[in-house]
Amino acid sequence: MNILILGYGKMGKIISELAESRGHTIAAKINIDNREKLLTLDPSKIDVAIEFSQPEAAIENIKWALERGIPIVSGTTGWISKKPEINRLTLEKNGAFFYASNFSIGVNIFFKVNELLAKLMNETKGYQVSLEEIHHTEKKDAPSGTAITLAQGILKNYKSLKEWHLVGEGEENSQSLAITAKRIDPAPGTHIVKYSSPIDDIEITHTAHSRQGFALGAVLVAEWIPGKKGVLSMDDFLLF
Ligand SMILES: NC(=O)C1=CN([C@@H]2O[C@H](COP(=O)(O)OP(=O)(O)OC[C@H]3O[C@@H](n4cnc5c(N)ncnc54)[C@H](O)[C@@H]3O)[C@@H](O)[C@H]2O)C=CC1
Ligand SMILES: O=C(O)C1=N[C@H](C(=O)O)C[C@H](O)C1
Repeated sequence: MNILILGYGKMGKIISELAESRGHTIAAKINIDNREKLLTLDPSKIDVAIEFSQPEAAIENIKWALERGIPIVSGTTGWISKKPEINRLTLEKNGAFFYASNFSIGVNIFFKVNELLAKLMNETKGYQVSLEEIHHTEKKDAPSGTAITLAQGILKNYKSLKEWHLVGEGEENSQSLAITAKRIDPAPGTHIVKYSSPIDDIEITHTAHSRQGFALGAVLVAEWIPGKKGVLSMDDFLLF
């Protein structure tokens, strides 16, 4: 496949190397300072675009691909309140748009375990639930996209909680799930869900040891997406 890389930073570099090692070609590696290169590309020769840029750049990149009929796989976090606009454009253009807050297969298993644990804990009294995420200091958004997905999984199943807040920013109350965001180098991404009581604690943790798992998930989705249409997610890809 011929793959366009939109955002050639820490993730874009690992994804490009991995894609080439799997026999793909890279049409171009686009960054904030060489966007004019996009004008030189023939969209009909690009099979898929993979987008890992920055919160303020994601929408522009995704629209660029959708308007040219190129399937787009995006992992950029921190822009998701604007996703309905992209969903609408995808349907209007009869395109393919895939978003995941985390492409690691391990994290997607962790998401399912988190939902199951929240269902079980919902039947039990006396526990206080909290969420913590730890990432490197270059990360722009907080809480992480993965922490937001975990929070949504908890809120769906743990009925005494109605919303989430970032510790230090949002208002604390007994119906709001507290998310703590820590920035410590070189952490590629750690997420901890904790149910605490005076008697005991139950804690589940996912620790990424590198960015390799995120990159592999994104390349596997890029290999899967040609021919697909609509607004797609890991639930369409993984089928578990
Ligand atoms: N969904 C997932 O599995 C994962 C998501 N991420 C997310 O991916 C994004 C990128 O992460 P990193 O690679 O670590 O960041 P990074 O800061 O190393 O790289 C971002 C790159 O985007 C480029 N960029 C900025 N504006 C652009 C524009 N208008 N057009 C094209 N490129 C532009 C920058 O020049 C930079 O090279 C972040 O939002 C991060 O949270 C990161 C890891 C995994
Ligand atoms: O910025 C990162 O590095 C990561 N971002 C994603 C997120 O916000 O959840 C995924 C992963 O945790 C790494």
